[in-house]
Amino acid sequence: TQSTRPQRILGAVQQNATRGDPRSVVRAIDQYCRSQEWAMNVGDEKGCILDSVVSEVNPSTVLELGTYCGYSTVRIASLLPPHAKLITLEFNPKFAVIARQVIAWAGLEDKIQLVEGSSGDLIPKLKEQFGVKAFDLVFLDHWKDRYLPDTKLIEECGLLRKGGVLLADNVICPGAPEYLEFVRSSPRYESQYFKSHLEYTKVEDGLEKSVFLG
Ligand SMILES: Oc1cc(-c2ccc(F)cc2)cc2cncnc12
Ligand SMILES: [Mg+2]
Repeated sequence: TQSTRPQRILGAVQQNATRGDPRSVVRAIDQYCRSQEWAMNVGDEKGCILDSVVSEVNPSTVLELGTYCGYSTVRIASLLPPHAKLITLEFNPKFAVIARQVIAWAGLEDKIQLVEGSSGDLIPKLKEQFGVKAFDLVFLDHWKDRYLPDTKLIEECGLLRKGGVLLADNVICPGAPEYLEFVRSSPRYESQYFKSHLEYTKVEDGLEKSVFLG
């Protein structure tokens, strides 16, 4: 029976990455998606920008919206300090089952909690169910029309600490115009655009970093 793209990505990890070596997992996925078939990982070019923001924020708690195969999940978690935690939300169970295996291969199960469900349903439950106080960093990489409503939900639930950072993928391609307009015009955010390219292509895309001023 026909395999799926996420299954083939997992296969590339199991064949080419070293168990317990997160950076080799990231490298294996990038090599596969650059040479064999495109996939919607944040990729190595935008991934370097992601790395620099993660290193600068040095977060204790991270929220990722949109796990897919776990590429950015592993990339972020590999840079976190020892007791830091990352919660990642994934709506698609087929993606979640692959991401769990990619995360396990990287040996990052202790740092990462993957929760299946819709961000709109799960965000209001994060405090009570997962004992989260507030996030230092939120990586938005899910459905683009959820960026703005979920940001408002995160604010309403008091889940973003003062000085906390929102980092949004794909603000140009596929694009999140309402989100961009909001964070760039709101007095409660200090926003900065990092111009880059859509993963594995020459098409323009970028990341928007927005610091929450409280
Ligand atoms: O990084 C991404 C890229 C694309 C995408 C798909 C098709 C296309 F033509 C261009 C871009 C879709 C995404 C959905 N969720 C999260 N990240 C994504
Ligand atoms: Mg993306």
